[in-house]
Amino acid sequence: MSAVEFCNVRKHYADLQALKGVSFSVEEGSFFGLLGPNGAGKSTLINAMSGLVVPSSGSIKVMGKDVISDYRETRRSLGLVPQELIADPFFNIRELLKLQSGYFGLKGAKQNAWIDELLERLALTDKADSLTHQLSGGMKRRALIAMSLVHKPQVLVLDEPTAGVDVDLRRTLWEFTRELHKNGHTIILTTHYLEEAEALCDKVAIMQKGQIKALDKTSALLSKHAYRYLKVSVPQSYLQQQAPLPPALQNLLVEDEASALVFKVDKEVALGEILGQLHQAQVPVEDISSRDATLEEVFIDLTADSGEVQQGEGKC
Ligand SMILES: Nc1ncnc2c1ncn2[C@@H]1O[C@H](COP(=O)(O)OP(=O)(O)OP(=O)(O)O)[C@@H](O)[C@H]1O
Repeated sequence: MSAVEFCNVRKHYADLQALKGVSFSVEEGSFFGLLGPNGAGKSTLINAMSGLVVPSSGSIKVMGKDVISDYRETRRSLGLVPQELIADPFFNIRELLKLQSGYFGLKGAKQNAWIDELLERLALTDKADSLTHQLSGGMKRRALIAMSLVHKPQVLVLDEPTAGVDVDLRRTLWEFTRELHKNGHTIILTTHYLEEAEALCDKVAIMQKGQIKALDKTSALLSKHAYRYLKVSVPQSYLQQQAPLPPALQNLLVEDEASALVFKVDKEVALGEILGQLHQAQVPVEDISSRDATLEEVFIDLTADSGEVQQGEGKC
C-alpha cells in the first residue's frame, strides 16, 4: 500500500504555478527524500499533504484517505515537523505536548508516559518546564519533533529538520529518525544536505520549478547517471609543475586534489580511451579509480539541465 499518493497536484499563487501537476506515491515503510532547489515547491507539496495548503486541483491521499474529504483520519496518520521554529510565550514544552495530544483526544497516564518517553528520547527532559523562548534553536527543533510524534503517526514528514543544527544534534536526530523508520514509520524528508539524503533515503524525488524532475531508488539514480568520476593519482611533483592538459582532458577535469586529478567522464566513453589520452599527454599515472556520481553531483547535473522533466512515476 502507498503511504502517500499525489495525483496531478497543482497549486497556483496568483500567476505563480508553485506545483504544476505532481503525481507520485510514497510506499509504506519507505524513507523518502524530497529534494530540490529553493522555491522548487517542496514545502507547498508537504503543506498540501498536511492540510495547511489547499491545492488548486488534483488530489492527495494519506494511508488511503483523501486529505480534504477525510481530513480527520489523514491528520491522525501524519506528523509534520515544519521548517519554522516555534516560540510560544505562554507554554512550556510539556504543556505544549499535552496541548498537542489534546487535538487528537489523547490524555491520561498512558499518554503522559509517552510524552515522558519522547522528552527523554529527544534529550528534553531537563527542559520540559522551560518556555519555548528560553530554548536554543536546536532544542526548539527537538520540541517540534516531539510535537509531531505525540499521536504516534504512521507517516512522519520532516521539512528541513537539520537546517542550522549542530553536528551532534544532527547525528542524534538521524539516529532517532532511523529508529522510527525501523519501527515501521514511513519517513518523508526534505533537506538541502544531499549527503544526508544519500545516506538515509531509500528513494528520492528531485523537484524543480513545481515538477518532479527525477524519481527513483537512490542507488538506481546514482548508478543510472550518465557520468562517472575517475580519480587519477599522480606524484605531487607532477602537480606542482604540471604542463597544461590537452583540451579534451582539461574539459573533463573537475577537481585538482592534493595528489590526484579527478575527471568527470561520460559512461559511454571507454576507460581505455581516457587512459590513452593520459598516456599521450605524458601524465605519470600512479593509480586510477572510478566511482559513480554522488547524489549531490546527480542533483547538480539534473537541476542545471532546464530540459524536459524526466519523471519516474507519472501515473495516478
Ligand atoms: N503563500 C504563498 N504565497 C505566494 N507564493 C508562495 C506562497 N508559498 C510559496 N510560494 C511560492 O511558491 C514557490 C514554491 O515555494 P516552496 O516554499 O514550496 O519551495 P521549497 O521547494 O519548499 O523551497 P525552499 O527549499 O526554499 O524551502 C516559490 O516560488 C514561493 O515563492
